[in-house]
Amino acid sequence: MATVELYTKGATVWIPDPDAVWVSAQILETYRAEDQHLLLLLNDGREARLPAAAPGELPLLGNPAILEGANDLTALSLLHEPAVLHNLRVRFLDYGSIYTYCGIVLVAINPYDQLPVYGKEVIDAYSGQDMTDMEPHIFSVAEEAYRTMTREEENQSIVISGESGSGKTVSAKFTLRYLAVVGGASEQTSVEERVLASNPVMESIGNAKTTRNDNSSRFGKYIEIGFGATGEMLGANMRTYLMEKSRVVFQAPSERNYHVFYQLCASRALPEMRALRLEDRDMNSPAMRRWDQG
Ligand SMILES: Nc1ncnc2c1ncn2[C@@H]1O[C@H](COP(=O)(O)OP(=O)(O)OP(=O)(O)O)[C@@H](O)[C@H]1O
Repeated sequence: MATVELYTKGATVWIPDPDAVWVSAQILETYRAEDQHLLLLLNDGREARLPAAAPGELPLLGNPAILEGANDLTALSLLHEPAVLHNLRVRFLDYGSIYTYCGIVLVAINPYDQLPVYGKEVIDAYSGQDMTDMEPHIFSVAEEAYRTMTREEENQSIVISGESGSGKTVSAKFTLRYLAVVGGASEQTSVEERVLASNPVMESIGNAKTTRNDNSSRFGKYIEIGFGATGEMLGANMRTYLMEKSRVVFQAPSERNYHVFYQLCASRALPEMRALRLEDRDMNSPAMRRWDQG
């Protein structure tokens, strides 16, 4: 329910927009309950009268400018869709940050670019630090889990969720790298190397090109990492589930089958592949195309 008293001259509101999703506008005249409209100054300099016969029709209010770019969404006075999107946008475009806290949850934006924020020096900077003292980062989530585990001797879980192509796999890899570095000496790093080395094999069999992600994981993954009494990484286990089996026999237009099929065909001349007799096959024959309809 809108608080009518807050719709004063100079305050900002969010208006739905078919192209930009939300645009902000400034209130030009303080709204009174008997008014039938709200007089606004739009971003492009035009004035507009927004019908608002009842307080329930008033648009969503903007946050005070001082809160713009807050590194924790829970610090915003008003937490609605345009406020969240605007704050994430400001942090990404103006501050160059893809990460924002929402309490203990970390929101990450996929930059589709290699950012210089995952090096050893960044890991060292986050190691041993409290989450609340540090700028939002996937490393601070990993550090929080690691510290809580060693301090309270309790198992910890990090859940990474998001739509296809949002960066879950990449985030999981950085989390793993962080835990391996803070979890011990060079000996343990080889554990991380072994876990990371399993990725190309897992991705070959379980990943495929989709319209949303060229390397989309078509299965769920549960990675369990074991630590010793002093917090050193001992090993890791991976459990997979819910694989998209139907992709083997059918792919939507512009999508592909699992990488492994193309890799097998591309390497069919190698001596170790001879036993599969792929060389004898006509790759364009109807039989061979049956598994690749994309
Ligand atoms: N933090 C990041 N820095 C740079 N690039 C990133 C980052 N996160 C994601 N990307 C880019 O986005 C692509 C898609 O990310 P990723 O494969 O992790 O998505 P996903 O959420 O696991 O997708 P799916 O559910 O389809 O498997 C990556 O291949 C990478 O190019």
